[in-house]
Amino acid sequence: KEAETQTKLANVVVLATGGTIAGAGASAANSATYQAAKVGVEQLIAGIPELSKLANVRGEQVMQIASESITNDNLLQLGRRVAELADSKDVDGIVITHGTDTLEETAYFLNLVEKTDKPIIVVGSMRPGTAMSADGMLNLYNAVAVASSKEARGKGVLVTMNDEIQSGRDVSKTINIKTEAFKSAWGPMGMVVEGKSYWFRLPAKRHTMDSEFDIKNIKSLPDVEIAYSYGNVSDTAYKALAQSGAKAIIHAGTGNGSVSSRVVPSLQALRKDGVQIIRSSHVNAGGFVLRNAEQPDDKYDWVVAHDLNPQKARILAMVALTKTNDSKELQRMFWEY
Ligand SMILES: NC(=O)C[C@H](N)C(=O)O
Repeated sequence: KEAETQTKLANVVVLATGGTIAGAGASAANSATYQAAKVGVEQLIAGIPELSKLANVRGEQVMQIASESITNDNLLQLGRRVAELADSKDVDGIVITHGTDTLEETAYFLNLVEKTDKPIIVVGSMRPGTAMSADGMLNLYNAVAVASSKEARGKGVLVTMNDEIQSGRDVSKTINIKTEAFKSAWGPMGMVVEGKSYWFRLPAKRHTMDSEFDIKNIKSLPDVEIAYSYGNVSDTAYKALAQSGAKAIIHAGTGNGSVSSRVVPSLQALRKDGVQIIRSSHVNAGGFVLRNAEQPDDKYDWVVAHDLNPQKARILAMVALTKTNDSKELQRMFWEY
């Protein structure tokens, strides 16, 4: 009988990359002072015996780092392993434990390049497992629950934090000291409560199976950098980034991606030199940058990131540039993904 239920359960692989969900502090009172990426995947899984009722779970330690230190090579390594597992007949779902600082970037990257409809869930925690009211256990339990459910198929890469199911495309870390940290300007896709998923909406943007990008065809990612805008900003950072070899610069603009009159001439010149200029916004609750609003993008041959925040715009720009350096094509991709 037990063997029967074992075979009926979904097979879920937990790929561990580090982060606070694998963090440890000196005392239970340390919710903010601790070291990330200390606890191994086997210990994380063993800490939640209830997982065995949800799925046949096995773990793999892909890396052990705090997510602020993730590199493009790390992204490619993780993306390739996810693709291998997704191709495997005996894998039904994949969970990635990840630091929260760049979790939204990795989730969006995988959403663009993984050609599978199997659930891929990226999850982290805001407090280390050693802290009082640690959130990692429940977040991971929820991730495995969603990864093992048939309803999660074909919905793109998902993020389970604070009982919510968020689209990996839309979600962003909005505060660094609360467990209610991950938000999307367009709302969560669903809730996961006591191991059961409740769905409310579907993503409208292209992803995974419907994406034109495939991790199997991406050998390396080009250099795309971000320059932050503010009052009294100069063009120093933009010029330095271009000089160091950036193929595209994400303008992390004020308001609707507005550009200071002190910076406009340099960005025009950089575009003439072949650097792609992509206007995004760093407003907190989610930007909404439209073409030719505030700046004549058609005239300058610039691209707008629309609702993608600067760090997500960097991910799409890198992936897009592996296919094209045509600004019109880039703009199409920024509307479609
Ligand atoms: N809460 C966290 O996971 C933060 C940590 N610095 C990380 O991103 O790895």
